[in-house]
Amino acid sequence: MTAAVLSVRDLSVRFRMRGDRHVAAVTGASFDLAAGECLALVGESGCGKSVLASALLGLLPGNAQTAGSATVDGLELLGADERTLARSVRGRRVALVPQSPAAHLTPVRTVGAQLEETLRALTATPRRELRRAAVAAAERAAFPASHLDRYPHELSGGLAQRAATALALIGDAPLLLADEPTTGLDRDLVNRTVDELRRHTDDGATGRALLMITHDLAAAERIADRVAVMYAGRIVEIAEARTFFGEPGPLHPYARGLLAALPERDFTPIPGMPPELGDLPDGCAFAARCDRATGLCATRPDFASGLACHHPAAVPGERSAAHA
Ligand SMILES: Nc1ncnc2c1ncn2[C@@H]1O[C@H](COP(=O)(O)OP(=O)(O)OP(=O)(O)O)[C@@H](O)[C@H]1O
Repeated sequence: MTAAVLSVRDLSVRFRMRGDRHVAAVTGASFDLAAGECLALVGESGCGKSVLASALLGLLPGNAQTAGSATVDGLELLGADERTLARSVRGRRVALVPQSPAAHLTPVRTVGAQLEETLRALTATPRRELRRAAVAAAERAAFPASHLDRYPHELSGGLAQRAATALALIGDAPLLLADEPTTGLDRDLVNRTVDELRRHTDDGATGRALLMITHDLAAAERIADRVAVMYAGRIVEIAEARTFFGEPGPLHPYARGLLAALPERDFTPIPGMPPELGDLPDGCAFAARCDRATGLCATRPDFASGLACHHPAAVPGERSAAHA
């Protein structure tokens, strides 16, 4: 078994609000991610995906309180001071492929200048070698050297994405964190972008770990090894992508609902809305929307063997085995 690059244990993030209230944005998240592996973290808008990513980068706002543990390459991220985060984490252990590359790139500097600046900050490249290294860094993300002297506003969406990816790869961080890397892209560009992320995951002797946060299940299906489904701040299921998207499919009713809502599947939306994260029920947070809910769901299901549900969907093979 490959050692985990990212190890998250019982991670919780709460935001303190006025009037002694709080928002439980992430609760009890636990998972590991190995080198060469891609985990897609999926779930509806507002379920806590980006807050989890911000916790890993030490970018939470001042009203956030964290608990649990998140280590990358052996370094504890939660509670790390700003100096450690700047010197040892961002770009070096955890590299961010941003949601909106055009906004992430500095508008008044050329791509080449930004690559050189990042090379200076993260590597020991001598000054006279910077241009050559910038060309090589661009090449890794298939960004054309002929465009290095362009400003971000002169780039197409796809090239801006490649420029941001090239910047993210410079520090050779063992963990690539892609937060909604395909938002606003057409399907062709989505496929190219995620294929490139997958390629970077597989690169090198051991590869990198890739955590891709996305609401795009087709993108997750295309490149993920495993899928983690988040609902109302909790991970409710983690499964192999092959069985999640194929047979027998997900076991959690929410995860099944997410897939059934896809236009290319049943196109049937999950009824109702997720609960407010400031006012979560004591039991299963999905019970109010779940057609399998029973009295048991008034108590919260433990997360065990990759699933938190009192009445998971029956797996056909298991059902026939039970009846055999
Ligand atoms: N600084 C904050 N103070 C209070 N609540 C916050 C703060 N930042 C985020 N939240 C809340 O945390 C919850 C989780 O937000 P998050 O952005 O992680 O969702 P998400 O799953 O990434 O959604 P999306 O896909 O829309 O980005 C939301 O209810 C959000 O309103």
